Amino acid sequence: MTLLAPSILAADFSRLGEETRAIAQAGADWIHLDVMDGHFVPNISFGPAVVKALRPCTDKVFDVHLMIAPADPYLAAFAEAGADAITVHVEAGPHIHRSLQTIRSLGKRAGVALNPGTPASAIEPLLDMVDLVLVMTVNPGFGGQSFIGSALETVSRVKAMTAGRSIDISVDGGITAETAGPAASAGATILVAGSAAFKGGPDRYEANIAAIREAARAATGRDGVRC
Ligand SMILES: O=C(CO)[C@@H](O)[C@H](O)COP(=O)(O)O
Ligand SMILES: [Fe+2]
Repeated sequence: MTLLAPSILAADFSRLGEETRAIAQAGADWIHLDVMDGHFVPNISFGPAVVKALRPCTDKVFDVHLMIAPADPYLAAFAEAGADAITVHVEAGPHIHRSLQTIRSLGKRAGVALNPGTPASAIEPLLDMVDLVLVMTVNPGFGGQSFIGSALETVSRVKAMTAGRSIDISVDGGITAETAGPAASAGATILVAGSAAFKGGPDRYEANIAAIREAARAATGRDGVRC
């Protein structure tokens, strides 16, 4: 079962509400929201006010990817804004275990993200604390970058490490109809796609999503619907 989570970082920011609604109606399973602080990553996107403003646009899972350091002072604000899952980077600070505890205490799914240069072993002590592991397949900070194939080795390692546990594995960065298959085969259960989902404008969203979903299904034999 592979879910598709379009990243609204690639949407038209002047019409973010309409875009969120359109991509949800086009078949997105989750909505991925990339939060960047200009400190942990060299780009600034948006904060909890935007998440809150978008919340009424859809009832899809809001998958909030925090590329901020420190994250802890803002976790409650994102939970209150309507996040369903909150992912923090293992590289973002010395107290990742505390961040995950806080996310769970807020009643949200707790995610931990790994940059392409971080080994899978970095999250091994955290497995009891996470519902989601996000493996970056680009260096975080920008949409539209090329997929880093070597990160699939990390996906495979995380898959082995999480066997028998109810933990999703998300891949994020450079996911297209070409890279979705290898990512799903390596063990991804959630495919985050920005540029490839939003390319061509609203008339193309359904076809874009269908193409990525079909590539994952062809590679794994699983459809994109999870009960
Ligand atoms: O977290 C990030 C980037 O830091 C991603 O979620 C990107 O927004 C995905 O965009 P594409 O690589 O699919 O264009
Ligand atoms: Fe992301």
